[in-house]
Amino acid sequence: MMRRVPLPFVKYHGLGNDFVVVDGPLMDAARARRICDRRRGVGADGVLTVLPPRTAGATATMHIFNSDGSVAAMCGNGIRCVARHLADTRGLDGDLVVDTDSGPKRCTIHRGPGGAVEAVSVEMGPARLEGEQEFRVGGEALRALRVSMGNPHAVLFDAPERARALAVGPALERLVPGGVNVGFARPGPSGIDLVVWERGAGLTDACGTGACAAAVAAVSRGLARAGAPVEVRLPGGALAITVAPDLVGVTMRGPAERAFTGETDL
Ligand SMILES: N[C@H](CCC[C@H](N)C(=O)O)C(=O)O
Repeated sequence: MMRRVPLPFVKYHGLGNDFVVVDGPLMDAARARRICDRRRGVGADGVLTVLPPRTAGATATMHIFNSDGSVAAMCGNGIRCVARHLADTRGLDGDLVVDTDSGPKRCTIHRGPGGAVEAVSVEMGPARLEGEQEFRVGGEALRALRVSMGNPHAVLFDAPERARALAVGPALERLVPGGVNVGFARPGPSGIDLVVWERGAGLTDACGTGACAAAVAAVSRGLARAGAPVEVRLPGGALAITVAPDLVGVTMRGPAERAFTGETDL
């Protein structure tokens, strides 16, 4: 087999939802699968490629491969990692726009007193509330709220537990043409507990678009307040999600951590 040119990458994660970030277009579904393999590869929930901007005023474009090689139009934890990558590698600060397959997203870099990146905020809208949908999984009737964050989500007000997500998520993911991310959310007075079975990646430690979808669903049912940050608690940690009263504008704030740099022959 022809030896490939070593490909430099940076490994980031958002609350444990981890990504291999590559500058440039040298990626395809099969290579992404090889890189994401947690035994034979680098190991990740996805690969994010950073490409030239598409719209005026944008800094770059983010393209998303899930660990199964499928392509997604949006990734919340991923875009925070790409914004962090752009800040680190191009010395950027404050606001920057990242183009995605679901449109341009404005990101804000938040630094601590020592100058280190502490968090990234992202204007994640427009959210699209698409109504209720009933699914039958293993003889059980499940009611979900369909929410698009540029990528498809089915939000169930159900037990936010790993075992429940494993029992229901894989089958429900496949009941929607093109697949769907499945959130198991429990809204409460102090915030929302959430576990997400992700399309093309499985059970992850966190899902940024899933947190936004769950917050939109909860606000639409009067189970969370619009106009103020809602704490969405995932297995990997918490995100602050603010849903506008119009249920379209959504702001997400959370960490983006750099783990290591490397190069791969995969
Ligand atoms: N699995 C998702 C893409 C990654 C989303 C997730 N990692 C996030 O942080 O939003 C999909 O196929 O739509």
